[in-house]
Amino acid sequence: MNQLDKQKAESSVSGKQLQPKVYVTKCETFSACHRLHSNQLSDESNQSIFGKCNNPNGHGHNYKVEVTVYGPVDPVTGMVMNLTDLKKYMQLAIMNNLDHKNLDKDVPFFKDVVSTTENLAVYIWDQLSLLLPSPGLLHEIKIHETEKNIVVYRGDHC
Ligand SMILES: Nc1nc2c(c(=O)[nH]1)N=C([C@H](O)[C@H](O)COP(=O)(O)OP(=O)(O)OP(=O)(O)O)CN2
Ligand SMILES: [Zn+2]
Repeated sequence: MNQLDKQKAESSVSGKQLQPKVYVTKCETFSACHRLHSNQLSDESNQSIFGKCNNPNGHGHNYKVEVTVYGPVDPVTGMVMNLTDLKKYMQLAIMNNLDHKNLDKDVPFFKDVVSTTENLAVYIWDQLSLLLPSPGLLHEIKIHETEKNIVVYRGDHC
């Protein structure tokens, strides 16, 4: 008996219906400018670590964000989550807060936090977690800072 048959046998005994779990992703793009600079470092160290990205004039990106939720497919709606609802949450958590913003000056989270793409992914995760209807739904934030620079956050801590 394979794993699926075993699960089916167990569920028929317990009377519980097996529900498939699926990953659902929605993408959005936003434009923002920033400067890589740490308040905890000297100007010399900032320059040495961040190089051209520490230029006081800053620089911009067209960020692409992929938000993935994961959960059981509701047998009635056929959805893990309505993508129209996810769009609304992404508008509130991402677009309203970040699009056409200076990350370092306009977003309080980055006052003392370096506006790397890693920290941006953490910020988006935290903001979306506050809005989503169920805490375990959010699976992954993937940000394409450029075509070559991509960051993934799944809510892990150490
Ligand atoms: N770990 C991280 N490193 C860097 C980040 C970051 O968010 N996390 N960000 C930057 C800069 O913001 C910059 O925008 C990207 O730098 P870089 O990759 O050097 O940019 P280029 O477009 O010039 O790179 P190419 O891949 O050579 O085109 C830096 N580091
Ligand atoms: Zn940058």
